[in-house]
Amino acid sequence: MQLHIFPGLNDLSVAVADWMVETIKTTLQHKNRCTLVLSGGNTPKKLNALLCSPAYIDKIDWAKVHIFFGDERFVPLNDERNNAKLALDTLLHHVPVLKQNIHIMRTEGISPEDAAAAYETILQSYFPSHTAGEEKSFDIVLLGMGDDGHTLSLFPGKTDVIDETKKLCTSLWLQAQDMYRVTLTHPIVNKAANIAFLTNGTGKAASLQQVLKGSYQPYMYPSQIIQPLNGQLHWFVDEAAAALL
Ligand SMILES: O=C1O[C@H](COP(=O)(O)O)[C@@H](O)[C@H](O)[C@H]1O
Repeated sequence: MQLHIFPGLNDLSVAVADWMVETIKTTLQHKNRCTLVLSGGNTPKKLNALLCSPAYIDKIDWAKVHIFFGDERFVPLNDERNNAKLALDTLLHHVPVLKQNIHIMRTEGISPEDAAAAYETILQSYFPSHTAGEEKSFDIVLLGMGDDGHTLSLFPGKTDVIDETKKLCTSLWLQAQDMYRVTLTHPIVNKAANIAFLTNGTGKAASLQQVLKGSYQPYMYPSQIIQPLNGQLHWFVDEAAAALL
């Protein structure tokens, strides 16, 4: 695991943008596509703005990048809480990514269970060797961590979802937010080649301390379950989040 600490979200976002440029370039040197998982929440907004800015837009061969989502809030695509809406509005509508290569988790005209199953079908078509070897999972997974230590939609206490190993994607009801969620499960994420957490702000300091320095308690701090099998794990954090490390 590599921990990178920056003064604030601006520097952190620049570092992640540079890391993405290099990682995508390296990936495309040995294959003709790069699969990238985006996270939701507020943290990626600055990164997204950078990636579609004149300084960065031409540094990534977007036509070869295939976009996935780590999790989705089960609200319509035009709802401000929808993770795909954020990514479309702040990044994907502004870079030359191919429309057919953007794979959002459906939230309309379908049940949460069926949306998760439909996403799993897409994943199986990308990674048919998931159980047989070769390309098993994504090239890059970007993750956030909530103040409570959740990542993806793996929330503290949601033991069935945290433990899920048979499905690549599943759904859950989150009483605290009065909504369903759809989420990748830990096995496919942990088979990724590169995983990067983006974490900032004092509100995350206590959980970050437990996740990185505490004993292994994934039911309390689900971010701990993200441990790549063979890939690289990076934590990009700001000084406020790192204050208790
Ligand atoms: O609800 C969610 O929260 C996490 C963390 O979001 P942040 O606003 O603290 O950055 C996010 O990674 C996840 O995708 C999202 O669904």
